[in-house]
Amino acid sequence: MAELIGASPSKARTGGWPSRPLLGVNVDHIATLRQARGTRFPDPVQAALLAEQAGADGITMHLREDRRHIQDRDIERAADMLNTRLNLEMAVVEEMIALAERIRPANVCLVPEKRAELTTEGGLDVVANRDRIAAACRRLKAAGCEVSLFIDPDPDQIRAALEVGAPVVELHTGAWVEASREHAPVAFERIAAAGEMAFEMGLVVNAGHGLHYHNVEAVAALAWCNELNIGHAIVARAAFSGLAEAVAEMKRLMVGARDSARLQRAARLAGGDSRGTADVTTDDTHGQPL
Ligand SMILES: CC(=O)[C@@H](O)[C@H](O)COP(=O)(O)O
Ligand SMILES: NCC(=O)COP(=O)(O)O
Repeated sequence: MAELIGASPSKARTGGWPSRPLLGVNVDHIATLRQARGTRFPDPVQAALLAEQAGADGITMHLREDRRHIQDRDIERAADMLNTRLNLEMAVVEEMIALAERIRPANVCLVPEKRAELTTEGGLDVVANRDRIAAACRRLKAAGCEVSLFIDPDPDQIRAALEVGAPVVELHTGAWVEASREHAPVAFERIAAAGEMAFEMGLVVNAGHGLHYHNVEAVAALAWCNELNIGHAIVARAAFSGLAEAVAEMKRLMVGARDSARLQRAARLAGGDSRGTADVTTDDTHGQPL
């Protein structure tokens, strides 16, 4: 049985805002390229080790029921070889829960799956599946896995996540990423507000899906953001500039965005206002202290 590897540092539970957003690199689509020909290469575990060297804080692998890309062997090898931590994405089904109990990855992210989908289309409906998800959370926690729920940025889903005992949520950013220019601001505000609500309720808050080099900074700047899981855009960039550069550049953008946001908040507060103290509960920092 693979030893449990490095658990995710859940900064929310230590009381402070996450100092810098962590980068989880999803290597699914390295495996997509391999499965295209049924070869042994490119190897997603080799990619994961390279990504770690380039700055990834964790590795995400989505073991789908149809095994279209990541295979069971990839999960087993990654659990034994990674130096950071494995985040296993999986559906809430017995086959996957039993596999996670056997392999014991540091993190498990429960995601919805439809066989016909091109990629994940929406968040997990925790509200409609409380008992089933709560039972899965209990089993996975007993196996030593830190459970996150991949949910839409919806207050009802956040409250349900807390009720079923998940310590972490990952907010689905797809609706914002795919929104028209007209609707994007509202979609982004929905993510920002949902993340703040989840953080204030004591959850660790991650985000992901469809993030790339031209939209990542907006999410990385949000002070509640503990980790971003990013895959497709990094693998696409790697095809032209190599995986190490693709990972390093994504991490640079994320850290730079958070540092810049923090400096802007400090400058605003240093500028003060008529009362001499900035009202951090109403400005655009979403009530986030420095
Ligand atoms: C849940 C999510 O948005 C992704 O992590 C997921 O892995 C997408 O599925 P594919 O990787 O199969 O596109
Ligand atoms: N949970 C999101 C993830 O792991 C990667 O999603 P994407 O960047 O491949 O869309």
